[in-house]
Amino acid sequence: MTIARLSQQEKLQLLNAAERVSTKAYAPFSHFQVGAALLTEKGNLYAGCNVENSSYGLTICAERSAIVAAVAGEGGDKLKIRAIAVINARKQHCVPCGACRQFIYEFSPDALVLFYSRDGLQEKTIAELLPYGFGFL
Ligand SMILES: O=c1ccn([C@H]2C[C@H](O)[C@@H](CO)O2)c(=O)[nH]1
Ligand SMILES: [Zn+2]
Repeated sequence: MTIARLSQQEKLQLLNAAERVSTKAYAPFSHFQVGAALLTEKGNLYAGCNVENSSYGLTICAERSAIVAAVAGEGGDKLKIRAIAVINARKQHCVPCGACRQFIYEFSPDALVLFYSRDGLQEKTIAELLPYGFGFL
């Protein structure tokens, strides 16, 4: 199913929520604080930030934090992500990593992803960011 386009107001709401939550990130190692906020088909907003660890590889990105919160809120089987915004606290270039792209793809192959690249605000579908994403479903 094709997901309806987001209104300008919904985009701003997501970007603002992502920016707010980025200030809560636990990033003492990289000092790169990231926030993500997503909107579900049910109309709920969930947010998450990156959480680093002394054992560096355990770090979880903001995008996956937000998705984990959404699964806890709505149940994984029913979760559909309309859009997810990702932002660094200083609005620096910040593009979802491969792991997060696959994580988003799991819950909505046509989700819209908003993020700031070096060229400014970008809007791409997850299918554009992750062609041939893996899935059983
Ligand atoms: O899209 C991104 C890119 C990076 N990070 C985090 C992971 C790590 O804590 C820090 C530096 O890579 O930023 C995210 O949360 N999301
Ligand atoms: Zn990531």
